[in-house]
Amino acid sequence: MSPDTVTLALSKGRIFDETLPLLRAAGIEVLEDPQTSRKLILPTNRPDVRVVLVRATDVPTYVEHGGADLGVCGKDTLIEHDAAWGGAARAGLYRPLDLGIARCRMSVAVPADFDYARAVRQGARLRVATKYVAIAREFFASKGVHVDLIKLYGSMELAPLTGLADAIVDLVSTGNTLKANRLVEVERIMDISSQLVVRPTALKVQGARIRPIIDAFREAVRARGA
Ligand SMILES: Nc1ncnc2c1ncn2[C@@H]1O[C@H](COP(=O)(O)OP(=O)(O)OP(=O)(O)O)[C@@H](O)[C@H]1O
Ligand SMILES: O=P(O)(O)OC[C@H]1O[C@H](OP(=O)(O)OP(=O)(O)O)[C@H](O)[C@@H]1O
Repeated sequence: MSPDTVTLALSKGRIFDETLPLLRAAGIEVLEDPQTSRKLILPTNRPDVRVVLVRATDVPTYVEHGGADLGVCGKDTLIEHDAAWGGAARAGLYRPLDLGIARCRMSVAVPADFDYARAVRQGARLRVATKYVAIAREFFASKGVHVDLIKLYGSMELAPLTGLADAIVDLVSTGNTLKANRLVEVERIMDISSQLVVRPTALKVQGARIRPIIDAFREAVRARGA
């Protein structure tokens, strides 16, 4: 990465869309639309700032290892990233700001006709399908519920409908996906929103470029909340 360019890692979709207003508040306009362009490096109106498009789960890795200087990713992704590397928050990722975007919650859901409370009361061993194994493991361990975790990479809602699992741990926002698949939310594990992540060494080397962006994001988040 050129020391003269700040690289921001975003994922396509809601994170890109919801970060755009914050970038605008920092005076940064992305000059290409990822919906129509196949480019993975997008220029901005600032010659010293560019955006790279990566998978949501890859944002922490890009920032930590220098493929990008800063990025935006969900708290869910960050917790799972930390867990994959031993548990504690990684020193390679500074997390200066909760952006309050891509808001949702991490929940346990089961088929409408599954008596979850009874299964838990009776000490049954639950089969739980999820992409978020660290969050699920920690949650059920804290409740003393025995689980067999089944790692999936998407379409978690399908697992209980096909007999693969008794329950899922997944993100819920409107609840429409659960409803469409006749699942009900039985536990709310945590609220989720997206965070700004920055590589500490990038902040050291490029502080004069990166700090004003963080400050503008902070001000935009504050103004939106006011
Ligand atoms: N329905 C939702 N409403 C609001 N925010 C959500 C919702 N689903 C996911 N999010 C948040 O947005 C982030 C990005 O979600 P997105 O669907 O773009 O990627 P993903 O499919 O989870 O990741 P990957 O492509 O790497 O598997 C999630 O990590 C989460 O924090
Ligand atoms: O409560 P709702 O508003 O219905 O949102 C919940 C859905 O959103 C997420 O999927 P997403 O839309 O990101 O699709 P994905 O499977 O491609 O990740 C999540 O995995 C749920 O399936």
